[in-house]
Amino acid sequence: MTARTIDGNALAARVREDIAARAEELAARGEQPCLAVILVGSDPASAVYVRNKVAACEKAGVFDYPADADPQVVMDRLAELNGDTSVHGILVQLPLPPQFDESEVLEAISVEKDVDGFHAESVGRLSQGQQGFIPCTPHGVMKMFESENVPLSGAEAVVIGRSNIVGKPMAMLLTNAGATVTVCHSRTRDLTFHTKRADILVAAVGKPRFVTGDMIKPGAVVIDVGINRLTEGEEAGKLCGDVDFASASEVASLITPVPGGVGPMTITMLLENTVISAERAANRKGR
Ligand SMILES: NC(=O)C1=CN([C@@H]2O[C@H](COP(=O)(O)OP(=O)(O)OC[C@H]3O[C@@H](n4cnc5c(N)ncnc54)[C@H](OP(=O)(O)O)[C@@H]3O)[C@@H](O)[C@H]2O)C=CC1
Ligand SMILES: Nc1nc(=O)c2c([nH]1)NC[C@@H]1CN(c3ccc(C(=O)N[C@@H](CCC(=O)O)C(=O)O)cc3)C=[N+]21
Repeated sequence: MTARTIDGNALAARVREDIAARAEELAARGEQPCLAVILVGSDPASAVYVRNKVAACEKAGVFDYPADADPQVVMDRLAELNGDTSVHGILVQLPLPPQFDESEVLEAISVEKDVDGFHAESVGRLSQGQQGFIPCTPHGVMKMFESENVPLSGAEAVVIGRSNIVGKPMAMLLTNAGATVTVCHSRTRDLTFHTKRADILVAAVGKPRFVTGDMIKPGAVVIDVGINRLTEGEEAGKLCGDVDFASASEVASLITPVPGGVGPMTITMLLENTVISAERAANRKGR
């Protein structure tokens, strides 16, 4: 079998048309959607991602701090952005340098502006099936399932990775959609035993080409969340995912590429959350 590829760039472009129309309508009501990004220490990979995000937004501000920044300075900036009614979304680029307490920083973002969906209250809302911001990467993956009519109810889904930003919220969304979900991680005893049973396999491991064709159930839908920059050999500098695309696409029925898969959808969902936040602000202000 040769898998069909889900074109994340094309899907992202389609979804963005709707978002752009909503943003335009908001601007006409005097509420230009605005995202604020806080970047501490310019890890080059983060810098690229932040540039992509900002380029995708009509109005955005980046607050750049050196790696040895005093956490209080960032907390003060957050308080200011929380109080600024022209700002609709606040994103603190992760990971943060070691002097920061990550959850303390995330909790300091006002829930109404938590477009990443990483605040404890947003996480709680997602787990209880209440309305709130959904983390962008797993949300983007759900949009991919939807656009491809992938049946989720009753499906066996396996997520590799249990991080707060990808694995856990992905598992929660799949659970809410009716899939039977297994979350695997570095302590999982027999990973292939699990992955071989998966109708839907989501890889968020952070290891280049970690998932190979022999680990995949024939006909499975394979979602590659990984973004890895290769550092050695002829391919140095190239981007690759957590899935070995060549062998996996021989076995899967549907697969996402890297680049051009989940990444563009993450950015699109961030824009959508920012627009949603701006719509709520405009309604609150009676505009
Ligand atoms: N496309 C996009 O938009 C985005 C892509 N990413 C990419 O996705 C990947 C994952 O990101 P993130 O979740 O933040 O990464 P983390 O490093 O936080 O999590 C990686 C997870 O993989 C697990 N893991 C590591 N090694 C193994 C192994 N040998 N077998 C099974 N599980 C293993 C870890 O287990 P344990 O918990 O036990 O350590 C952990 O749960 C990265 O490549 C990242 O760059 C991230 C965000 C957005
Ligand atoms: N608070 C926070 N929120 C995040 O959502 C977040 C974060 N911190 N820290 C880092 C990770 C990583 N991440 C990516 C999103 C999109 C692409 C992306 O658009 N990738 C393009 C290629 C980009 C390129 O060429 O380098 C693609 O896959 O096609 C990549 C990586 C979001 N993250």
